[in-house]
Amino acid sequence: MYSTELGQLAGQPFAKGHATGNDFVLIADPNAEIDLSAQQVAALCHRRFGIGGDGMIRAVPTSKMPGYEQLADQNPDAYWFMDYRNSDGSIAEMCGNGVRAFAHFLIAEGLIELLVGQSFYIGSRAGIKMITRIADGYAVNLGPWGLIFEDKAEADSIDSLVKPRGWDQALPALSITMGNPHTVVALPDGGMLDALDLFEEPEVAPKPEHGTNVEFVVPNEPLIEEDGVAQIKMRVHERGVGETLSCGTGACAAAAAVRYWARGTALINQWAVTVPGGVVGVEFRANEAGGEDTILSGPAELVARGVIGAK
Ligand SMILES: N[C@@H](CCC[C@H](N)C(=O)O)C(=O)O
Repeated sequence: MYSTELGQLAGQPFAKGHATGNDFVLIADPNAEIDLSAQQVAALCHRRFGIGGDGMIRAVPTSKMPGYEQLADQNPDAYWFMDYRNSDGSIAEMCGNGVRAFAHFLIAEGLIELLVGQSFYIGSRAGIKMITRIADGYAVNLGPWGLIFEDKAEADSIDSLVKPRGWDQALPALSITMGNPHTVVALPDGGMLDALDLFEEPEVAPKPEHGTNVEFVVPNEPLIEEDGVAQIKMRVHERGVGETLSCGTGACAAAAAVRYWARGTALINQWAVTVPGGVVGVEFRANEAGGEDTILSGPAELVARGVIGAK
């Protein structure tokens, strides 16, 4: 079935889940016994020869995650670590939709208990994150957003150029970190957004050091609805994956970029980001350190369970 050796993964139970159509293969590794290779991840995430997914998530105790054990000392409540991989097997620092699917998986597996209104912590490559169960899903505090090319962005409000494949013209963009890198491009209308061919990776120059996820965004007209929530539409080409139906950190980066561009007029804190797979919420909230946290919210569900390598 798979084009690679399954090794320790043969016989391993898995769940398949998604968060606004961003889909993942999830496994629990409570004794930290599984050493995932990039080839295994790519084989499992393959849409024809594998289970299929935009990424793979392993739940492992933070105290047993090589290189991240100190997070468990920093916050012993962050018992579980989200070991996230892109579908090509590469490692990414953070996955906003993945965090919600991860929380849902931990509850479904009986690894944590979490009632609506309660919060818990996880470890991740982007540090410790707090997740709250809300009525219709999960809200994760992803921490502060940041400008990747700070000097250039502050001087010009844009810092790079992006050329979708097949286009002659390059478009101005802003690069934002949400723990992982993003480059956001604003388009003038929804027709252009729908027509984009995102099968291939857009050209980005300059590109953040470790590659980037590219978000194309169209602000609604008017941007702010009567309820005070700003509305934008987004499509994304993800690093290590390709076009996906949703990207949580991408939605936060897109809202942060449009908010940054509009900062002269109003500082809007509540955003609704429509992606092909649904709608996610983004909130910017002042934190105790005098900075600003980014809170992503939206649904997550599991759709199947199985055993890897079952014949
Ligand atoms: N889909 C994710 C982001 C996953 C990681 C990304 N492809 C990267 O390489 O940074 C999300 O929901 O945030």
